[in-house]
Formats: sequence, structure tokens, C-alpha cells
Amino acid sequence: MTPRHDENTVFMTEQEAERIRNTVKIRLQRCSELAGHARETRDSKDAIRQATGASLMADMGAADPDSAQTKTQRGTLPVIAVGQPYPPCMLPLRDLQPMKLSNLRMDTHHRGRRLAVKRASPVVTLVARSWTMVFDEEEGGEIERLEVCLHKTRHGQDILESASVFVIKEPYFTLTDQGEATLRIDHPSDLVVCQDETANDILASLNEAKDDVDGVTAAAEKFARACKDHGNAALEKQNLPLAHAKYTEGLKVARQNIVSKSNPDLARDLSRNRAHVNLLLNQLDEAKADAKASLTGRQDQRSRELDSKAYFRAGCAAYNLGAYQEAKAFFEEQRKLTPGNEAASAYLRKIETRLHEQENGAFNFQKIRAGLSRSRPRADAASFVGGTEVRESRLPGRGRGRGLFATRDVAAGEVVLCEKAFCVVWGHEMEALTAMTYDVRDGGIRASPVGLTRSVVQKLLGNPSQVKRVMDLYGDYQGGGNDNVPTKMRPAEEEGPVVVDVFRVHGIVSRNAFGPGGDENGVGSSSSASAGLWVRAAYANHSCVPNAEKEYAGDLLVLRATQPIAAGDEILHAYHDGSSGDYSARRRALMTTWGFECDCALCAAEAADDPAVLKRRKELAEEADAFVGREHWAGAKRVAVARAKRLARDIEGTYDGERYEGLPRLAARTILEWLALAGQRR
Ligand SMILES: C[S@@+](CC[C@H](N)C(=O)[O-])C[C@H]1O[C@@H](n2cnc3c(N)ncnc32)[C@H](O)[C@@H]1O
Repeated sequence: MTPRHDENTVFMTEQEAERIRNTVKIRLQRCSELAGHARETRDSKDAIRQATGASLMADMGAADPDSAQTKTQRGTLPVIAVGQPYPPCMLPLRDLQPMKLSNLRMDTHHRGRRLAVKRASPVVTLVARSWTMVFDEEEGGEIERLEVCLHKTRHGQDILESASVFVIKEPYFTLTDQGEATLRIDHPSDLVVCQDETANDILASLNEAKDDVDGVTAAAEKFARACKDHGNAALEKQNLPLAHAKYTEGLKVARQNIVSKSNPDLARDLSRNRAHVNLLLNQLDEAKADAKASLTGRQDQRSRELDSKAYFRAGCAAYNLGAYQEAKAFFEEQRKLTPGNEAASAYLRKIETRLHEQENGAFNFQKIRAGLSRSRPRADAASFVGGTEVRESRLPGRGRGRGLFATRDVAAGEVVLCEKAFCVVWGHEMEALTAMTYDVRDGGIRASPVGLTRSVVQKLLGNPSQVKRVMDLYGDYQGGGNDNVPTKMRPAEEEGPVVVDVFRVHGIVSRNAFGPGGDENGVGSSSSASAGLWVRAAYANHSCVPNAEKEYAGDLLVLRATQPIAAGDEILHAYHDGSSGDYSARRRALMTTWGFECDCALCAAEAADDPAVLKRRKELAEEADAFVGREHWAGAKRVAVARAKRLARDIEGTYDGERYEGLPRLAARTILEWLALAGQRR
């Protein structure tokens, strides 16, 4: 993503960059030397003492000596090495062979194996990772370090802290940046949290029951009811992950044939309750499925009320997924069951507005902006993408991959597309995190919005229906797994609904995210580290001579035509807002952040300029920037205006009128804007 030119630019000294490069290189060297070697046994007392001390330090907010980080002008940022992706495990637990800590080999992915471990120490929770010591699950085993990188929380809870027994799928045993041996988890689905075994015991007894079927069924019902009560109590205390886990456990038993025949309402109650929790957890696919599964279809008063509640939950899930027609159908059903229901009517009114926005691009931006605030930076609005299509970009020069094309004529100033973010993280939100990533493939050090990557992964894990459209986006890394397919539905439901390759998401975010910043568009003082992913707009390619420009209203990205766009034209915008007039800086930035060389008409003209002319233009542009920073246009004196005019003229003089015919003078942009504002004022 493009860091904005203002506060989001991360300054780093060359020594600091060198230190990061060296740390990563030394680790890689050590890993390749040790690869395949036997693991060294740890002393369990020392290991536990080390983790306990580090955990205390982390709780006190002290810098962790074990964690790579760097100091920049924006404070201390974590450092993450990227560019060494490996696929997540695609097999269910039952297809993996068990192993023990003593079988681990250094710097090895133990494919086809699983490792059951038990937490042995407090958890050390750091900004971009958390770690702990673990024993073999069976008594008397070895002890080892286990680290979860970046994707360390689920529903706001640290995964390692959320339970004490885990199974690691296809364990990756490697070194930390400081050279310490560790089991390392990158893909959340490779760490399976083991819940209470009671549900499995009950399931086994149900399957085996032959003689005392009634007794076993009664015990199962009792267990499912206890799960429901436990879930309700957790929900009351706002412990959503626990409530979800308890309802899920109860459902496992209540959905068994034998139980659902004797007491079908038990599974319905659990589903209805879990739908509510899923809505709160933003797990919309499951919320919708649960709400539908809970419907009784009966006509007595009580059942009608329960079904009305279920339709409401299904409607909310569909609405939040942007499926407005589907949501409309659910709320209409609700209104049939409970005719006076105000909530359903309010949603139906909102849906009419959403459908109008979606179909006609008719947005009331003033109203949308007025509804935004620091605590509510996300717009309640639909996406309008109807006048666009995605297809191969067949323009001259190097391949651009796919691009976004207009399917209708758009006048200058008209909205081409208006899209709700798939995911956005504002700088002031807890989820926001910028890290310095060192890419081992090209040695590049970049400021990356890893908080956004983390949120995208969480959203995909909770909403499998969204995986395909996000994973279809462009990224350098195609992902691993069977047949090179980045994601695949899991066969074992209890292990989670989907596998998400986090390295692929990182690649997608790197090449497709934009920074909406925090400005007049209603988001108050959101810090500039804000970043978001807009799936449809992400197909638009770059040009330094664009025909559309971006603006934001909260998390709505609006692409507006800056010149007439005819049906069939490719929609192009400048990736770097306020594209730099410095030709070489602009090319460098496009290559570093987006990985391509621009071949637009402006770049071609600038490539043909004499280096001395480019240098002169750059100096004048810097002078102009300094002038604009110094002199406010409001109330500018005559002499300042004359100076600005002279600067604009000098910059214009560096452009060859013939070769630059019809092309923008980027270097003169700031000074011309200043002059326009000063002129308006007079
Ligand atoms: C946000 S995506 C745009 C959609 C992308 N072309 C696709 O196929 O999905 C950004 C990537 O598109 C490519 N791209 C965008 N503009 C380009 C241009 N003017 N010339 C060459 N490649 C471009 C680069 O690979 C860049 O990293």
C-alpha cells in the first residue's frame, strides 16, 4: 500500500536498515546450517523461568529483548521478515501422524505430522507475536518454545492464553531472529485449540448406545442443555468466544440424529443463540446459517416469536454482508410473523436506500459524512460498482494483468464507482499496526499495514463466503496447498471452517491496499496509518495521467472521473495520491510499493528529458513546496503572489511544450493550487 506523504512516511536511518538486514541474514544462514539437525533438549525449569520473566516484563510494557523491532520517528515498530512463504496444512487432524517434541528436527516443516502440546508457562504477549513454553501433552515429555506470529488473537483473545492444550498441524520448528529454537505458527489454522473432551465422550457414547438408548439420550440432552446455560452465562458476561465455544459444543451433541429426534428444539435454541453471538463476532456466514437452522415453522404464538427473532438475526447477517435483497426477504418474513415489529420496518426502510445506492449510484454523501465520527468511521452505505467490469488490460507496453473498465459513458466529475471497504483499520483503532517488513526476496524494507493483513485474515476466517473474492486479487505469491489452491474448505468442522494462507493475504494487502488517511471526510483525527482493502477498486490499474481520482467518505472509496470516460475505456487512477513531480522518486516508489514500471505518456516524456532539466525541475519543485509550506495563501501579500507566479513560470519553462502537449505538469501542481486558492481569495 502507499504510505501517504505526510505523517505516515516512515523514516529510517541506513544503519537501522542495515541492522535489520543483518539480523535476518544471520538467522537465515543459521537456519540453513542447522536444517534437519536433531533438536537440543531444554531444561524445563530454566525454560519456564525464562518465559515467566519475559511475561512479567511484557506485562510491565518493557521492550522485549527477544522481539525484533526498530526505532523510527513514529516510535518503535516491530520488524517482520517476509518472502519465505510456506503453505498451511490442508489435511484434517485425523489424517496426520502423531509426533513428539523429541522427534523435532531443526528448521523443518514436519509435513504429515501433528504434535499435541500442553502449555507449561505464562504467555509472553508482544505487539506482533506471542509465545509460551509447552510440554508434550503426555506426562514426562520434553519442553519447547511455541510462538504465534502476527495472527495471535482470535476474537480479541490471545490464542495461547485462551486454552492450555493445543494440537499443532505439520509443525514448523525453526529459529527466532535471536537464534533461539522455536515452534512457529504463521497460519492460524495450523494451531488447533483443544476444547473440553466431554462433548466427544458424549458423542462416542451416543454412537455406541445399544441397550440403554433412552438413558444415553437423556444424558446427552442434559449435556447440551448445560452447554446452552453455560453459553448464556458467558454471553451475559460478554465473553463471546466462550459463549460461541459452549453453544458449538452443545450443538455437536444436539444435532445428533438420536437427540434431534427426541428434542428437536434443543438444537434450534442453541442455533438461535449462537446466531446472536456470531453477529456480535462478525461471523456473518455462520450467523445466517444458524438463524435459518433455528426456524421452527410452527404457528403457535411462542414459536412465531422465536422465528421472528431468527429472521431478524438472518436479516442482520445478510445486511452486513451487503446481500440486501436477501436481507429484505428475511425482514419481510419477520414482519409477517410479528406485524408491528419496528426493528424490521426500520431495516426495510434502510434496505430501500441501500438498493437505490447499489443500483443507481445515488449516494447522499453529505448525509453519509454527517453520520461519521471517530467512534463510527464506517459508513452505512451500499457499494455501487455496476458501471464497471474487470477484464484483461491489453494496453501497449508491459502486461498490467487485469484492469477495471467502464461499461457506460461517465462525464467528468461523475462517480465511476463507490465501494464499501471489505476491511479497513483506522489508525486510532486497536487493530492498527504498522511493521517494518524485510523481504528476503529483494532485500526491500517496507512499512507494511500488517494490522490490516491481520484483520483481513480474521474476517476471512469468520466469513468463508468472502474468501474467493479476496483471494482472487493480485499478489506476488499464489499460495500453497493442494494443486496450488490457496484456500480450501476443511473437512473437519470442529477444526474451523476454512484455511486461509496468511502469506497470500500479506501479498494481496501489499499490492492492493490504500490508505484513506484521516481528514475532512468524516473520520476526524484517525491517524495516517489507516489502511483498507476495496476489492472491486483494487482491479483499477495505475497511471500518472489518470482519468479518475479517489476520495473517501469514511470507509467508502469513491472513484470520480477527472475527464470524460467512454464505455469500454480503462479506468486508471494514480496510486500515489498527489503523485510526485519528481520523476525518479515516483518511479522508485511505484517499483518499491507496487512492483512495476509505469509506461504512461507522462513517464515516457519524462524519460526523454535531459537529466540536467530533470534536476532543475526537481529543485524548483522543492522550492515551490517549501514556499507553500511557509506562506499561507489566505491573505498572501502581493510580493508572495508574484514569487509564486515566478516559480510556476520557471517550472513550466522546464517542460518542452511540444513533447508535453496535453500532459500534466506534476512539479507545478502545488504552486498552481496555491495560486488558485490565493486568487479565489482576492
Ligand atoms: C491494485 S493491483 C491492480 C490490478 C491488477 N492489475 C490485477 O491484475 O489484479 C496493482 C498491481 O497491478 C499492476 N499494475 C497496476 N498498474 C500498472 C501499470 N500502469 N503498469 C504495469 N502494471 C500495473 C502491478 O502489478 C500492481 O502491483
